[in-house]
This record gives sequence, C-alpha cells and structure tokens, in this order.
Amino acid sequence: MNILAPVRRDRVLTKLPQCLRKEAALHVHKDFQPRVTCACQEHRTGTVGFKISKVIVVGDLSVGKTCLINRFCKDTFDKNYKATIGVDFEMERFEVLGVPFSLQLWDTAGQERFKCIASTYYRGAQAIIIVFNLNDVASLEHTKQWLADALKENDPSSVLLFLVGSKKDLSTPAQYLLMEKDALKVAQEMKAEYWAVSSLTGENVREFFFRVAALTFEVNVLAELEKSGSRRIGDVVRINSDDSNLYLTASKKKPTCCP
Ligand SMILES: Nc1nc2c(ncn2[C@@H]2O[C@H](COP(=O)(O)OP(=O)(O)OP(=O)(O)O)[C@@H](O)[C@H]2O)c(=O)[nH]1
Ligand SMILES: [Mg+2]
Repeated sequence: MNILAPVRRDRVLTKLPQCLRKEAALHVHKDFQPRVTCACQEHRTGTVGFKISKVIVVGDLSVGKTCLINRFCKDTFDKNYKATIGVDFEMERFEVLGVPFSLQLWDTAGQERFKCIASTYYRGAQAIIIVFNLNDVASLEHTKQWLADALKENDPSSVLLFLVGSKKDLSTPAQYLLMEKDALKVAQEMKAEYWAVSSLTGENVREFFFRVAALTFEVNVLAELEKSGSRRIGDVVRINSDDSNLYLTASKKKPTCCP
C-alpha cells in the first residue's frame, strides 16, 4: 500500500529539462539517455522509485538559499532576512518518466557561527547546489571554499554540482552579463552546471529544480542498471570526459532494448 500522497501534477517530468547555458552544463543531451527511458518503460528501475536523494544547498550568508528553496517548495518569498540556524530541509516528490522520485533539499546556514553544525549534514549528498549572489562578486569567489568543504564529506566523482547565481532581479542586464562571464568560468573549473535565478520573481527557479531532479534521477537509474548487470562493460558514466562540452557523459552506443 502506498501511504504517500500522490505526486503533484506540476511535479511530473516527461522530458529532460534543458540546461541554461551550454558552456557550463553537466550534459547537453536533448533527452534522457535511451537506456534510461527504456528502463522506465519496462519498469526496470529497481529501488529508484523508493529512494530519497539528498541534495545540499550551501553558500555565503544571505545569498538567498532559503528563499530559493521556499520559492520552489512553497511558492512563497519573504523579503525579510531570517538566518538559517544549522540546517532545515524540505522534501519534494516528483514523477520522472512515470517513476516516483524524491529529493530531500537540505538548506544549510551560511553564517560562520552555524557552519560547523551545518557541515555535519553534508554527508551522503547526491547533488550539491552552491549559491552565490549575482550582485556580490565576493560571494562568487567564496563558492570554491564552499565546494571544497562539501566535497570533504562526499565522493567528488559521483556527486552532481550546480553553481547558482541568485537575486537576478537586482542586476541590470549589463551587470548581469559581466557577472555571468566570471560565473561561467568558475562553473567550468568546478565542473558544475550554471544557473541564474530570482526567488523574488521566480525566474528559472522551477526550471532549475526540475533539472536537478531529472539529472539526479538519471544518475540513479544508470547506477541501478549497472548494479543489476543489465548494462554492458564499458557503458559507464564518466566524469572528466574527453568531450570538452560535457562534464558527465555516457557511452553513445545504442541500447539493445529499444530501437
Ligand atoms: N531581491 C531579491 N532578494 C532576495 C532574493 N533571494 C533572497 N533575497 C533576500 O535576501 C535575504 C537573504 O535571503 P535568505 O534566503 O534568507 O538567505 P540565506 O542564504 O538562506 O541566508 P543564511 O540562512 O544566513 O545562510 C532576504 O532578505 C531575502 O528576501 C531574490 O531573488 N531577489
Ligand atoms: Mg537560510
């Protein structure tokens, strides 16, 4: 018996959401990998439908981590700053290619004095979202340290990274473009996917979290296929691929199950 509430209709993904900028994307495939689609159609996704994937959100104080999560999960925005003390989390349920999939979004404190509490929750993340303020270059510079700290507790070869510029509504188009240039460079160095959002207007917030859900789901299904032995040797997810455009690629061999 399924005791969970049904997935909200606006959390149903039937297609792979696209990246924001091809220059800094985890991959640029137009759709889910054929073997992932195929496994979902044939109900060969094993435990993926029962799993909860942990996603941690880190970054300087007041960059807008809590507002970003609240805009997506509750569709609210609070203009008053209330520092997160330690950590908080929200659960979001999706349905991806017909398979239930849950993300646990961990909102961590950016304030130095709460950082040691927050960092005890970094472990076991499947995705790390590093947030900076598009109007504060220092917060972009600090993202490297946030990433280093988060990676101490996680496996750098399997975790998905996202670099997110916040408060887009506060920059003029010219200011934004200047900042984006630097941010794309940082994202490429980190092998992170770059996004720019506004929690005030909602710009790109839903698109971003859908992308996080879809890519995390894809990695989980691929891992499940590998575990169940239905994937061939050599057909693996690679980090640091030769293809300079992609951080995360998989073999382009055709699957045997679907045409
Ligand atoms: N204009 C604008 N303000 C924002 C946006 N996102 C957040 N803010 C404001 O920035 C301030 C800090 O936002 P929070 O989400 O609390 O920041 P935080 O990163 O969670 O901060 P800590 O919990 O201390 O780490 C608040 O006053 C928000 O209203 C945005 O997209 N646009
Ligand atoms: Mg907060």
